[in-house]
Amino acid sequence: MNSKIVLGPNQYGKAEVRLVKVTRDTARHTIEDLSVTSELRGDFEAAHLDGDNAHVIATDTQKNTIYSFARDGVGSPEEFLRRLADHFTGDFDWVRGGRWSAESYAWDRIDAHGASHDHSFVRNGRCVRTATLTRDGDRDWLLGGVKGLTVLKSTESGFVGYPKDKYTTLPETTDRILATDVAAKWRYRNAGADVDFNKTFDSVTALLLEGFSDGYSSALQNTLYQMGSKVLEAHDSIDEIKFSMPNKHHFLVDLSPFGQDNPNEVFFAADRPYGLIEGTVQREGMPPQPEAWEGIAGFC
Ligand SMILES: O=c1[nH]c(=O)c2[nH]c(=O)[nH]c2[nH]1
Repeated sequence: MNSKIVLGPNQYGKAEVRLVKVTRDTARHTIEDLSVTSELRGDFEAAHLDGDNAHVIATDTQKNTIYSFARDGVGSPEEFLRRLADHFTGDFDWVRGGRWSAESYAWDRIDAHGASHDHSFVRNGRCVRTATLTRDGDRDWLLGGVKGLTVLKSTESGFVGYPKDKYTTLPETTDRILATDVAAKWRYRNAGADVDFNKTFDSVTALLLEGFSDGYSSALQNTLYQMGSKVLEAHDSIDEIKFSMPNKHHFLVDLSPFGQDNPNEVFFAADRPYGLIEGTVQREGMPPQPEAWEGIAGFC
């Protein structure tokens, strides 16, 4: 074949910049703990084709920018990412966009001697908060998210009515354990909106937990939809929410060899294989925004 070879889509930056910001204006300190990734898109053809780095803002510089911006505070991951995007696309005219993302890790104050401590914290490992801002020219897409939110309900879950063929061995059940690690990302309708992102994150995770717990689950798919609906009903600023959730199977152990019954009390928690349930809950009629999700692994 004698076709011409050209450069395709590309982006580059610094990944997983670990950043801890202590705010110590008073004796009662606060901490913000993040892992930030900056990836630039734009005119980087000369770097790839000719070895000319005149447009290449060093990944080391991107890392330094993240730390320098943190000196003025983080605020919320979403707002921090917007500041970074504005800087890189504003100061360098060949940077036409990019993707800036963050994970953040919560710390709770330690309760010591009946009072919450001013400057001692315990990591809250309940989940990891995520945020992603994608920019292309004058268009922005903003995602909030959560991952690793591990939940389990010990009853009020079943799975019946599925097709049976010669390969089907799974018995129907109306009482099983339902367990998953919730990973969800939600898209704000207006990426530039003046939303209280920290408050929204707390509210969305609370609604996800409520949606998981409420009522009887006839499948994880059914629970996914219930969780997503709750979020969209409560938050007009959010247009869609995507989930990726493993069905963490718990198998009843056969205790009959030991002369014992097992009325749904003793389980083997299998780690693999696992069902993998992914889905989107969205507002009807809203235009799809594929750019928001491009290159985001694990969500359909
Ligand atoms: O909630 C479930 N959804 C499924 O699609 C499925 N498939 C399966 O074997 N068990 C389950 N459970």
